[in-house]
Amino acid sequence: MPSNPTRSAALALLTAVLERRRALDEALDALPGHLQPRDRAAAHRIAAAVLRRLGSLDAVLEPYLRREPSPPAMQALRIGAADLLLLGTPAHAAVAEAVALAPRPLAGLVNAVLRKVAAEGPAALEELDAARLDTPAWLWSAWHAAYGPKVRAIAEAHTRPAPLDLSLAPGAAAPEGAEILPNGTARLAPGTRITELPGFAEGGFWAQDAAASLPARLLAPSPGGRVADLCAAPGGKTAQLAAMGAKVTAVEKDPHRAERLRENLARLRLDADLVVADALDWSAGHQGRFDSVLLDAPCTATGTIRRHPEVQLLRRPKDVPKLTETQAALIEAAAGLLAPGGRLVVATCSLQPEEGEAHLARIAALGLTPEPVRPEEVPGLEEAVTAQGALRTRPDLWAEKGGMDGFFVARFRRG
Ligand SMILES: C[S@@+](CC[C@H](N)C(=O)[O-])C[C@H]1O[C@@H](n2cnc3c(N)ncnc32)[C@H](O)[C@@H]1O
Repeated sequence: MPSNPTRSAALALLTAVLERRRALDEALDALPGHLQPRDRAAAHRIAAAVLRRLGSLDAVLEPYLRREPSPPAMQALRIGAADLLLLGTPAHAAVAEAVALAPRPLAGLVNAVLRKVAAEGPAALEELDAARLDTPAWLWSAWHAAYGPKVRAIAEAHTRPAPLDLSLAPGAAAPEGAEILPNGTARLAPGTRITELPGFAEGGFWAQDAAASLPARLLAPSPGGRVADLCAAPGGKTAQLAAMGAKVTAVEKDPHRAERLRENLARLRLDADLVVADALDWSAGHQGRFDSVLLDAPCTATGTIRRHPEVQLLRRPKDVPKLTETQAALIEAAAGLLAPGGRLVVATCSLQPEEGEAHLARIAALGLTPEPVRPEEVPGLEEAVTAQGALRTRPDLWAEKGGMDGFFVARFRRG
C-alpha cells in the first residue's frame, strides 16, 4: 500500500526534528507546497504527539525491539504507536499506514511490533510515569530545583496538547464557542485551526497564549506614547501595543520573521514602524528616546513546550548560560532607550530561573527602579506574582481551563 500524504509528511517532520534538529515550525514550512492544508495540519498533530510523548512511546516499543531499528523504521514505529495509543486511530489503519511508511526490508518488523502494541500497549502506557519519561532529566532537575514538587504538574501539563488562544482586536467579537479567560484571552479547543475561523481574514484576532499577553498589558503604554518593542516578530505583542494606541517601533533582526510581523499587522489593520535590525546595534543610536520599552528576549523557550514540544528535545543545558548572556546584553540596550521616567518590561518565555528571576538584580544594578506587579493587575493569577513583584507563570496554572505557557515578566522605571 502506498503511504498516505499525512503520514509521509509526519515522517518528514519527525526526521527534520529528531535527525536534523530543526524546529517543528521550520520543518512544517519546508513541507512540499502542494500538500493540502488539512494534511499539513494532520501531519503536525501526529508529529507533535510523537514529540510530546517520545519517552513514553519509546518505553512502550522497547520490549518488542531487540535493538533500535534504522531511523526511518523507528519513526514509522513511533507514528504507529502514537496513532494507536494517543490519537484514537483504528488499529488496522494505524498498523497498515505505519507499515507503508517503513523501509521495505523492515515492513515485517514494523507490522509485528505494532500488532503487539495494539494489543498490549494501552495497558503498558497506563503503567508508565509519563511525566518523568517525557521530560529530559536535566529539565526535570532544573524545574525541581526551581519549583519543588510542582515539577510534576508542569511536566504533566506538557503531555497534553495546548488550546488555541486568541487575543482579540479592539471591538472584535470572540469566535463562537470560545471561553473568555480572566485576562481577556479567547480560548478554543486544541487543534482548532485559526485560519478557518470566521473573522480571521478580517483581522479580528491573532494567536497568542494567555500568558504571552501579559507583558504588554503590564507595560500599559499611554495612547500616543513612544514604545520600542524589541525582538518583536511574529508580532503578538506589537499588535497589542499598537491596539492600545501607542506609537510602536518594532525591532526584529530576522528578515523572514520580520516579514511575518508585517503580514500579521497588515491583516490586523494595525500600524507600527518596523525596523529590521539587531536591537543591540540599533539601540546605540536611539538612547533616551522612548517612553516605554518592551523586551521579549530570545530564550530557551522552555515555557512554550506545550505548543512547541520539540523544545524539550532540542535544547541542551549549555544553551541556558549562552542565552542568559544575550539577554543581559539586550536588557542593557533596552534600558538605554528609556527617557527619564520611562518604563521597561522584560519578558522571557522560559521556565529556567537563570532567564528570569536571576536578571532582577542585574536590571536594578543598571539604576532602574522596580515597579512591582500588583496582584489586581493580573486577575486570576495572583499566585503568579512573586515576592519580588515579578510575574512567574507556569504551564500548570489555570490547569482546569487548559493551562498557560511559562513566562517571566518584570517591570522597572527609569528615575
Ligand atoms: C521570543 S521571540 C519574540 C516574540 C514576539 N515578541 C511576539 O510577541 O510575537 C524573539 C524574537 O527575537 C528576535 N531576536 C533575537 N535576537 C535579536 C536581536 N538581537 N535584535 C532583534 N531581534 C532579535 C528573534 O528573531 C525572534 O523573532
